[in-house]
Amino acid sequence: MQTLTPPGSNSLNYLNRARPSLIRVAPTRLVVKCGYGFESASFSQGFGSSRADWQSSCAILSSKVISQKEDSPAGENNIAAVNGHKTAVTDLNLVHIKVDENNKPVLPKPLTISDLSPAPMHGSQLRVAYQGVPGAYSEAAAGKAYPKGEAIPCDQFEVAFQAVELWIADRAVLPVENSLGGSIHRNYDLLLRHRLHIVGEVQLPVHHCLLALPGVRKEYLKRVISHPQALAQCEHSLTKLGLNAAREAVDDTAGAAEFVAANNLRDTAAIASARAAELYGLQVLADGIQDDPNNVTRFVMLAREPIIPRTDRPFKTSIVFAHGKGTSTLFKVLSAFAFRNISLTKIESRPHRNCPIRVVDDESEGTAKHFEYMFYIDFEASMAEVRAQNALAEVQEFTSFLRVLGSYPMDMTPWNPSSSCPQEIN
Ligand SMILES: O=C(O)C(=O)C[C@]1(C(=O)O)C=C[C@@H](O)C=C1
Repeated sequence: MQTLTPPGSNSLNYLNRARPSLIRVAPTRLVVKCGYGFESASFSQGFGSSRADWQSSCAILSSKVISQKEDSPAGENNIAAVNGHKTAVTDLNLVHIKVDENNKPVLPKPLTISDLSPAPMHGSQLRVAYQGVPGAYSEAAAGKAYPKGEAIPCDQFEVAFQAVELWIADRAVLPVENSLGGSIHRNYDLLLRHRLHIVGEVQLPVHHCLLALPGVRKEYLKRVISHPQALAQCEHSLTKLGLNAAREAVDDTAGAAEFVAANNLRDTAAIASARAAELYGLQVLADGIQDDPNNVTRFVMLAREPIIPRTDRPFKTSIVFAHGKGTSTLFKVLSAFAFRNISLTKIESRPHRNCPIRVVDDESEGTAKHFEYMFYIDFEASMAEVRAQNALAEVQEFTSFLRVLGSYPMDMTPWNPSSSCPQEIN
C-alpha cells in the first residue's frame, strides 16, 4: 500500500490557489470534478461525510448506553451490556468502563494520527475491488497495487466503481489499456461517469495459458473462451497452434476457466492464467500464448479521495476534456504541453455521450454532422509542478469541459518478458 507523506507547502499553496480558477460551471450546476482543489466540494465532502457518519455513530452508541441504563433493573446499574460488551458503570452520569474477563477495566486507546488517515476505513486491511473472479489478471494487479489488501471480486467494472463509492471497498484496481489489445474503453467511459480519483497505476505482465480439463487434447477442442482482450492478445498464437475452434468472449479469463471446470466441458478450452488453472483444476495445454512476450496491461488504482501530488518521484496526470467553441482545439491543447516539454503518454478519444453529434450549418454544402468527442490525455508531470498547472490553465481556455482524473506516481517497476514463443505442453 502506498503511503504518501503530507504535501510540501508549494503543493498546498497550489491547492488553495488553483481551486477557484479551474472550476468549470455548466449553465446550472458544477460539472467539473477535479481533485487537487479543482473542485473543493469533493475534497471536503469525503472527509466531512465520514466525520458526520462517525459523529452520528457516536450519538447512536451513547443513546444506546443511556437507554440501557434506564432500562436496567434496580441493583444492576454496576454492570451493563453495551453493544455486547460488559460495562462497569462507575457513575450514572459519567463514563462507562469496559472490563475484561478478569473484571479489569479496559480503557479506550487515544486516537493516533494514523486513525485519521482517509483509508483504510474498516480495520487495517484495504478492501480492493477488481472485476472478475479469483485467478483473473485484475486480481493479480490488485495484489501488486495493494499487497496487503483484501481483494474483492466484482462481476462488472461498474460494480467495482460503485463498491468504492458506497464504501463497500476502499479502492478499485481496473484495467485501462493493454500493449496488444489497446484501450479498455468501458473503463474510460466509467471514469467520466463516476467520481473516483486515480491514485496510482500498475503495469502487469500478462502471460496467457490455454487451459482445458485434465486429459483433453487440443485436437478435441471446438471452442476457446476468454475475456475479449485475452482472445485478442492471443489471436495469432491460437491460429499457429492449429486449433479448429470457435472463439467466444466471456466476462473474464478466470471466469472462463471456472466455467470449463464447473460444466465439465471437454470440447472447450479457456485462455487464462496459470493461477486460474491451479484454482479450477485445469491442465495447461499451452503456455505463454500471448502474441507478444512483452504483453502488458496497465491498471489504474481508484479511490474516493485524490492523493496530494508530489514532485519527489515521477508522477503522471490523467485528464479528460471536451472541445471548446474555437477551431484547432486539439492542436492548441497538445501545444500547451509541448511548449512546456511535458510528454504525453496516452491520448484517447471517446464519443461524447451527452452531445454525440454536432450539426454545423455550411452555406455551400448544407448541414454537416460531426461526432463530438471527449479526449483523455495522460501526461508525465505532477500537478504539484508549476508547468503542469500552467499547461492546464491554458488547456482550460480552449475547452468547454476539463476534469483532472488524478495525479499519481508512475509505475516504474521493470517487468521481465515471459519466454519468447508459445510452448505447447502436450
Ligand atoms: O479477465 C481478466 O482476467 C482480467 O483481469 C481482465 C483483463 C482486461 O480487461 O484486459 C485484464 C488483463 C488482461 O489484459 C486480460 C483481461
